[in-house]
Amino acid sequence: MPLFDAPFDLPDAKLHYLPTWLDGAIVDRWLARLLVETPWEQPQVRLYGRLHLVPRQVAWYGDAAYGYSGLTHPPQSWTPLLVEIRAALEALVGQPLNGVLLNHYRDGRDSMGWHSDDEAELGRDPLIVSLSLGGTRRFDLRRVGQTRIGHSLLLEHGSVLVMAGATQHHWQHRVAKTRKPCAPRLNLTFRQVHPQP
Ligand SMILES: O=C(O)CCC(=O)C(=O)O
Ligand SMILES: [Fe+2]
Repeated sequence: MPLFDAPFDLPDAKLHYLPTWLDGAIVDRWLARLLVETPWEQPQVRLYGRLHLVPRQVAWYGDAAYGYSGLTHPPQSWTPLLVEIRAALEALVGQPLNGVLLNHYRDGRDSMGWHSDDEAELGRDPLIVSLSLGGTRRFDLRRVGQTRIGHSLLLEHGSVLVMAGATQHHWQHRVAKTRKPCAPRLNLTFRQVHPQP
């Protein structure tokens, strides 16, 4: 990935962060349109036998269904806007991407808990291309099996974070809740999904 000049120096991880990727006016327009055009849902997940609303809004687009934490997202067809964003990111990383999970963090109470993006349908070494729009939030990483945060970075409006190689085998990530005031944030994680038999 020649476009990324400053990979992180985390052991057993392959991470690249690109703070400002495209012209601000383009990403401002994407943010405004995605907020209103997306059919946001807040599904429930079962945790220790009890149902909980996920603490954010989500939407899934892809050529195949995609599941995590007992949730299955049926495939929704790509919108022209998501096709445009996907094409720009595919050109950036030089790889095809056939699915995207959209997360809407409405305020600091919305979050995503510790996890790795290691579902079987993402293949052995998943490539995760994550575009952030809107309010800045802190993204934490910790090694699998440890509770201590190993690295944190602020994901800014218009930034792209790429996770590749063996990262998902050795590291977990999260977006923690915060009491600090923060503007609504969208995150789009593009992936390459291989349908399971
Ligand atoms: O919101 C983020 O930056 C992280 C999203 C994420 O980890 C995911 O969609 O799997
Ligand atoms: Fe993730």
